[in-house]
Amino acid sequence: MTLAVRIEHLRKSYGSVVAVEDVSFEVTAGEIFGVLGPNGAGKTTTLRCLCTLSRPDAGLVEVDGLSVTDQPRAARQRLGYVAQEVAIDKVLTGRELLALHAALYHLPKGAIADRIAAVSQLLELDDWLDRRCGTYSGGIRKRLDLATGLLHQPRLLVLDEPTVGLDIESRVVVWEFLRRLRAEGITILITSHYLEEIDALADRVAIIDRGQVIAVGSPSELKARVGGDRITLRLREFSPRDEAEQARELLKSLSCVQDVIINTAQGNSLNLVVDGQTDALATIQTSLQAAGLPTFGIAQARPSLDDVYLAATGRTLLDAELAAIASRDPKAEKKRAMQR
Ligand SMILES: Nc1ncnc2c1ncn2[C@@H]1O[C@H](COP(=O)(O)OP(=O)(O)OP(=O)(O)O)[C@@H](O)[C@H]1O
Repeated sequence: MTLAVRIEHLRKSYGSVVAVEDVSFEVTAGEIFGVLGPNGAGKTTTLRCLCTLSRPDAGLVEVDGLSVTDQPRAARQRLGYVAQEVAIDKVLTGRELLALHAALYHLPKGAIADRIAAVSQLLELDDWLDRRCGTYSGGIRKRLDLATGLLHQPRLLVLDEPTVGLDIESRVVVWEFLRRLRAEGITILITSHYLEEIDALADRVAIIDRGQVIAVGSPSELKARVGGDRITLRLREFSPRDEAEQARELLKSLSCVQDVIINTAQGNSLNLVVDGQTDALATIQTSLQAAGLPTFGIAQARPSLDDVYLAATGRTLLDAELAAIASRDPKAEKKRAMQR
C-alpha cells in the first residue's frame, strides 16, 4: 500500500489564531480522500501546508514520501493544487489560460500542445477550449481548473472545496470527472463542507473540527461506528431546557434508546440514537404522551456523516457552519484572500 500523503501532528497558527491544532491522516495512492469540516475548521490551512504554500509550525507533512519542508520543490512537482477561488482572466480562452499555466509550471515548450490536448480530452473541454473563459458556466470553469492542476501530470490532485457555489447538477458532473480521474490512477484529496459530497465521493474521510481530526475512516465505517437509527424529536418549536432534560431522562430509560443529546442550537430539540430493529418511534411517542410531554415533530433516519460529527462535537455540521458565519470577519477574510 503506497502512501500518497502522510500528515502527522500538523500544527499551524497565524499570530494568536490557531488554524490547525493537531491534524494527522494518511492518504493511500489511488483513493479519493475527503477532508470534511465546517468553515474555519482548518481545511484550507492543512492543504496550504501540504502544497508548500504555508510553512507548518510543527509536525510531519509528506507527499509521496517527500517532506514538504525539506524537499518543497520535489514535493510540489508531484501534486496539482486547485484552490477554492482561482483567479480567472475572462478575456483569455481556455487554451490560452492552460498555455499560461503550462509556462508557469515550466513545461518543456515542445510538450505543451500535447499536454493541453490530453487534459482537454480527459475533462471533455475540446468544445470550450477556444472560447473566452468569461463565457464559461461555473461547472465548465471548474473543469478548466482541474485541467490546469493536471497539466504537469501529477499523481496527486489536491482540491479545496471544488464544488462550492455550483448548482447540484454541475456538482454531480464534477464528481463524475473526479471518479474518472481516480480510475486513471490519480489520487484525489478533496476538502468540502458538503456532507453528501464526501459521502458520495470519498473512499475515506477525515472529519476535522476546530483544527483537530475527530474521526477517520470510510463513510460507511464511520456511520456504522455511531450505531443505530437517528430520531430527531422536537417537543415544541423552542423547548425550555428543563422540559428537554425531563424528556431526556425519560427517553434514556427506554430499552430501545441508546443515547440522547440535547441540541441547544436547534431550540433544545433532542437527537436520539435508537435500536433500528424495534418500533422505537411508536414507543417514544407513547412514553412522551404518558408523561404529559408534547411532541411538535419527530423523524427517523439512517445515520449520516453529520451524526458522526454530532456524536463527536455535540453540534451538527450545519449548526457549526451557522456559528462560523456569525463570527466571520469579512474584511479580514478579504484581506487574507488577497494576500494568498
Ligand atoms: N492568513 C490567515 N491569517 C489569520 N487567520 C487565518 C489565516 N488563514 C486562516 N485563518 C484562520 O484560521 C482558521 C482556519 O481557517 P481555514 O481557512 O484553514 O479553515 P477552513 O476549514 O478551510 O474554512 P474555509 O472553508 O472557510 O476556508 C480560521 O479561524 C481562519 O479565520
